[in-house]
Amino acid sequence: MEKYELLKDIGYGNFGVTKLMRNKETKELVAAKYLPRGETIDDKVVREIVNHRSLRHPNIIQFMEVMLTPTHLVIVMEYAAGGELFERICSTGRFSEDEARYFFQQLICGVSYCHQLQVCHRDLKLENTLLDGSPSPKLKICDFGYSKSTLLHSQPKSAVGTPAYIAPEILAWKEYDGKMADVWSCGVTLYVMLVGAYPFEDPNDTKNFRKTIERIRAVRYKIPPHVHISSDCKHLLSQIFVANPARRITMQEIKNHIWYLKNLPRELSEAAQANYGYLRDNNVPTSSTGCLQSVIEIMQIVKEARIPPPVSQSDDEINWENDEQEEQEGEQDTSKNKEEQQHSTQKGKEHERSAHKGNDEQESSARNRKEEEH
Ligand SMILES: Nc1ncnc2c1ncn2[C@@H]1O[C@H](COP(=O)(O)OP(=O)(O)OP(=O)(O)O)[C@@H](O)[C@H]1O
Repeated sequence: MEKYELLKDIGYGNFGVTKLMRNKETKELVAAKYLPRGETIDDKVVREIVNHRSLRHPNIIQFMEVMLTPTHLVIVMEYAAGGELFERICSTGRFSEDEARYFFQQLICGVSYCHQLQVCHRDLKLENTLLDGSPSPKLKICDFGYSKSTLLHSQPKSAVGTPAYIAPEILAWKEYDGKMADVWSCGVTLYVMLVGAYPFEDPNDTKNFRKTIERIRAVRYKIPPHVHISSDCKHLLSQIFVANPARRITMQEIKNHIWYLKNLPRELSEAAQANYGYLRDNNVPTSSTGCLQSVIEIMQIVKEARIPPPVSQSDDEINWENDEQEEQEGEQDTSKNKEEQQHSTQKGKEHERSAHKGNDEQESSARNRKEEEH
């Protein structure tokens, strides 16, 4: 990791920490996800890396490389300075229809591109859609931990994802079409942007998962009377929230829907997006793809990362080449358990902070839901 200098911790996931780092030579900022070596590096991580590596699109966080430290496997990727779309909703309560459409169009382009490359994401939600730091923010899909490639993997049948976003067919515990489940999750994302609450949650009983599941199965949702949504938008939602995936609107049909097409930026038009729909050769590392490592190289690094580090080594031994930061690291990353504790406290603090940002009842419903997931 000598190539990068540490700037700060961005946040904690279930298994590790993501750090903001800077390429010493190019000065480019990157996000580096640190996963402890050993048993954490399971097939899910391999899938995340291989699928993410195969994608290159403006609405997807760019995978860059994987590296090994004495204690961690590090996934280096594009840094999204604008944070999670979720936080933006928490601070504003909900979006106007135009603003929601602006983000939804980008979400659909990113997801549609993944589907063209036969990758379904399976955990689409506002927390997995980041924003770059520009004044007209670009949406960037991240976290391919649950992704599946229909070229490389079997048809999905496990119930993965986040309850509020999960499609009814996933609850049936049978094989399902991951792409159509992604369409449903895009619909939930759109609803949350517009309403500031989850469509299938009882606003008076947000923590009751059983009720949420029942409502998903029955496709029971409504638009609260105080939220004005155009009939075109309601129509699109009604086409997405269809229990039978065979009857649900497809990604292509969404892209032809009148509500989606309104104010569609030129770069998101079908013609412009056609440039992205090609499969990358897994074994050709090329700078034009954003990733300099071939899948073979990556697999070798991952294989090594599966071997636990010698007991004597700790994160303190990572050479950050910055004494002050090294001290912070020593304090912060001495064990996975400690990391997990910090994860929960940090998330708690983050949400405490965001709780002060808005007082919309719907917003608090969305926020509570996220706390529940963690
Ligand atoms: N490329 C990135 N740019 C900016 N922030 C990022 C980037 N990737 C992740 N983050 C942020 O870093 C934090 C940790 O992310 P990470 O993906 O490890 O965890 P998570 O998505 O919360 O949980 P999980 O372990 O289930 O994936 C989150 O707050 C996330 O928004």
